[in-house]
Amino acid sequence: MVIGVLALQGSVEEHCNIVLSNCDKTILVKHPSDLNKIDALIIPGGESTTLIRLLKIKGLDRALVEASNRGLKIWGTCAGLILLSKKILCNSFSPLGLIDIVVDRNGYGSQVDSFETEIDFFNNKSKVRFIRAPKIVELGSSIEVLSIYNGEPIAVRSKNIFVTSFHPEVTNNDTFYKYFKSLI
Ligand SMILES: NC(=O)CC[C@H](N)C(=O)O
Repeated sequence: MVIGVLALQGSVEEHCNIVLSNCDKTILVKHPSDLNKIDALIIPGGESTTLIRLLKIKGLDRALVEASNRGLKIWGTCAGLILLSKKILCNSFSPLGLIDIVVDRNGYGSQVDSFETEIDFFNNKSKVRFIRAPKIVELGSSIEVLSIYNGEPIAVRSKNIFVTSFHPEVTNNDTFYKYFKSLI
């Protein structure tokens, strides 16, 4: 299994470490042609306005939409979720629109409001961190909700796209990676 990690900005290394510790191969995805070498892609957290700018410069925005239409499994965490969404409140930029959710970019607060907590995922408790995390404020009818925190959806899926509001990789938690792999 070869898992690509989008490597333009953000918590790239931490995701690669989780892939490697599960005995899978990883490729740093920096160019459209890298998408042909992978079985699935992780888009890490970071800064979504920077990431969308870099995606456009590299032509990766269109390439990602095409790859998703071909069925590539994509997991977006935090800023990755924002990029994959259909719409962002306040329209700071147009995201890729690959999953039918509307997001509030810093809905869980700013950097100083970051927190670590345990959440439920398929009846298991998992420790995760919310860092300037996006809140999912609207869900399309095709969306499957996989985890809820304080009454709000924080992990959802539709077809080949899986998104999580939080960072699982900074607490060295591979529960979500294992779930993602089960989709491939
Ligand atoms: N930890 C994160 O990825 C934060 C994302 C941030 N809210 C943004 O808009 O980019």
